[in-house]
Amino acid sequence: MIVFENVTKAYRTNVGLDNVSVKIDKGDFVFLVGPSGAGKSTFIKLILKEIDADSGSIKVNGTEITDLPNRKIPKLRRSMGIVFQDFRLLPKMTVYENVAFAMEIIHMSSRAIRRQVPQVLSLVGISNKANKYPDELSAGEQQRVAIARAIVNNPTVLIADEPTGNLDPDTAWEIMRLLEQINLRGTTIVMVTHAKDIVDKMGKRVIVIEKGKVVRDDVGAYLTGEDAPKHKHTGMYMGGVFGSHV
Ligand SMILES: Nc1ncnc2c1ncn2[C@@H]1O[C@H](COP(=O)(O)OP(=O)(O)OP(=O)(O)O)[C@@H](O)[C@H]1O
Repeated sequence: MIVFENVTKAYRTNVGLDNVSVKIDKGDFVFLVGPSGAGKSTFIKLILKEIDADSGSIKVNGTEITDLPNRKIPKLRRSMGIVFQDFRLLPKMTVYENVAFAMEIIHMSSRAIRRQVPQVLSLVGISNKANKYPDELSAGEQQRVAIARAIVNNPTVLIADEPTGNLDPDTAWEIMRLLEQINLRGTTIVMVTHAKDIVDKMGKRVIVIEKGKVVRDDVGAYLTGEDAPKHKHTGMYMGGVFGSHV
């Protein structure tokens, strides 16, 4: 699904990623964590092909994307949905229109739009707000709309970049439950977060990046090395640095 092999990306004076190998399978739920400047955004930008790697191989859904021609980038990006900390809804469009717009720009038929938008609004629990504008919604409701927009075209991967960063703890948990529900339907989820409590309680796979390197990849709690991992992840990275922890 997403396979990094020996991927390096340097910026002029900074390390972005340094020889990273990681495998994320279809249906995985992965937290990507690490201190500020560690390389998390670099990882996400490489998957979306917003930036190019200096060396190494990146495969998404079986396709090598490091040498993907520009004309094929839109198709790659269509296979992924993305949600952000600050929702990024279009303020002059209603909830329904925000989600429908994601289908219109890829030229889906109005019949498909009429069918899928209500379905996805129902899935994220926001049907009753379909005709409201973003500024009439709570933060948690806005994030639900953003998630609806991200999944309406059935992406194989949902990238969530600090999706709970602007939410109070209870609302953050509601969003986590929603992401878990979407994951159970088969969508791979890659979530960048600094929320230690969420990572600890979810008990999902955690990839820790520090100074451009993957320093840990296992199922368990956030960062703390003494919290022994419950399971060993079988991804290719296990033969690497993390092998010494198990
Ligand atoms: N366009 C750029 N030009 C130069 N250096 C960059 C650029 N983008 C990122 N970097 C540097 O690369 C390193 C990794 O940055 P990245 O944005 O991937 O970190 P991050 O883990 O996402 O951080 P945060 O949690 O703060 O978002 C940092 O040292 C950063 O300063």
